[in-house]
Amino acid sequence: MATQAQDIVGSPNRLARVVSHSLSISPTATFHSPPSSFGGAQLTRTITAPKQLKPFDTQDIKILLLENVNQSGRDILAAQGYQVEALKTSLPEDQLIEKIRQVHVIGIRSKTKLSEKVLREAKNLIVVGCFCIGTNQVDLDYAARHGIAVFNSPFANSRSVAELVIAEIITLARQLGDRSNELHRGTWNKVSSKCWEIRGKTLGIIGYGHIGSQLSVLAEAMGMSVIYYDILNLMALGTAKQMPTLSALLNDADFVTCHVPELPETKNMIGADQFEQMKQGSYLINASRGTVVDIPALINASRNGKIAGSALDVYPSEPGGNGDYFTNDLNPWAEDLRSLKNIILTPHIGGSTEEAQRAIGVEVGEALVRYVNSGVTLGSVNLPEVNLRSLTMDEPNHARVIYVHHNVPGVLRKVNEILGDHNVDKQITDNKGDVAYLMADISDVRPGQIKEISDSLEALSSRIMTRILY
Ligand SMILES: NC(=O)c1ccc[n+]([C@@H]2O[C@H](COP(=O)([O-])OP(=O)(O)OC[C@H]3O[C@@H](n4cnc5c(N)ncnc54)[C@H](O)[C@@H]3O)[C@@H](O)[C@H]2O)c1
Ligand SMILES: O=C(O)CC[C@@H](O)C(=O)O
Repeated sequence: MATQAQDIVGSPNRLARVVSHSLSISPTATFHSPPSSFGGAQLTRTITAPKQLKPFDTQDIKILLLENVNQSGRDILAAQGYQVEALKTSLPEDQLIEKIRQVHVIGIRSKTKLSEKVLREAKNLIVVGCFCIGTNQVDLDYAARHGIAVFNSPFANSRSVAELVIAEIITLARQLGDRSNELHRGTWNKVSSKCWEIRGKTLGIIGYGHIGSQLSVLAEAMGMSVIYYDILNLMALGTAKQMPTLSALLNDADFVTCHVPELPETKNMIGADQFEQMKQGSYLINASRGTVVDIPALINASRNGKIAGSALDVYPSEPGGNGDYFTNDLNPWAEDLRSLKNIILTPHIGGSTEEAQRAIGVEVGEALVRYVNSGVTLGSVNLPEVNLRSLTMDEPNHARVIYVHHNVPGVLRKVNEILGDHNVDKQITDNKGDVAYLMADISDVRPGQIKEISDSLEALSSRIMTRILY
């Protein structure tokens, strides 16, 4: 990071100031002016324009976006003057490593694995944007320990997933997939045997978070009874009922649907033992992560009639891009799975709607801009959440010092010794586990002094990453 400070000092253009619009945290949040009766003339005060800080020349920020990130996100990043390269697919590991070496920011969705091996090569990377809910594809701990912030969009696609699951419940209950496929092949097969209404049936939701709870409301509106299981004690919506154990849920549900994150504890959470405990002729849906259901066990339970139908949107191994094949080369049981009756197989599209992707693009795009330009970590999933009000155009010779460091005693004293020759206008620090994040705005800084400050901070043994914005 010392080279960044040299860069800052090196070019007179880097002093350019741009007035930015204020950034909202939620893509859907709207700002309403208070009515004119609020305060009126007595409350008139001068509002100074916020100053947008830049770490480098704007064109120096290099961003790689993979997996067809929505145009809304690309536009927000390109509007900052960053260099944005957007690819439609994920990349094989060797190509990813090659590319990630050059970029300051990477935007991904669920497919790109940012493992320790990949991140170790990412010497310039300061931030990762997951344009999705899940962050299991990133080694969050390694990223935090190297000062790389990670952001996601925690609920912008939750509704889309819940709606997909509702569609699947009816599709499975009526065997619509099979009837449609038969007629596509020219066969008329008008049956009612083992086709059901969903009214009065019991939906068992495993994981009652953003998606599970949204689904609960929709399912009740369609006349289903809802039970759920979660490791947390969560308030039931409507007349839903929390079950004390997973077994209790499996014993009672006609439809079981999984909405838990990928964790060691959720790996193969639904396997042979759990299928055993499910009702005869019940249904299983998984739109969470591919590791949650033991698929060979599902194939057995479907073949022996225990499970009357299933819908899968996620798989332990997923193809890299559209047009790729879903065969035994990818998952050894793929062809057995494809041959089952009354099974809906979708290519990880739970969150793939125009609404969700646009909102995610805006939310993650803005979080990345905020982090790159101002160092604000609000919404980060792996660093402490730290916010400091924007510098304004009335504060022309101020600089913002960001120091990510090991959370050990004595660091603040050393940092303040280094900043001691300047007026520290405001300072904030917080930690998450072993990593601490400090932001300080200092005044009366000449460009030449920025390098000195940066070098001194970089020399401290506690240092993880130093950035100075001005
Ligand atoms: N198919 C898709 O396109 C798609 C889209 C969005 C999210 N997802 C996946 O769905 C998952 C759930 O999303 P969400 O937004 O509802 O997450 P969330 O964090 O809001 O809710 C997850 C819930 O699972 C519970 N949980 C965690 N471990 C558990 C366990 N062992 N047993 C029971 N409950 C447990 C948590 O307490 C929490 O209430 C995400 O992690 C993501 O992997 C998939
Ligand atoms: O869009 C994606 O690739 C991931 C969708 C979903 O699994 C998520 O985690 O939000």
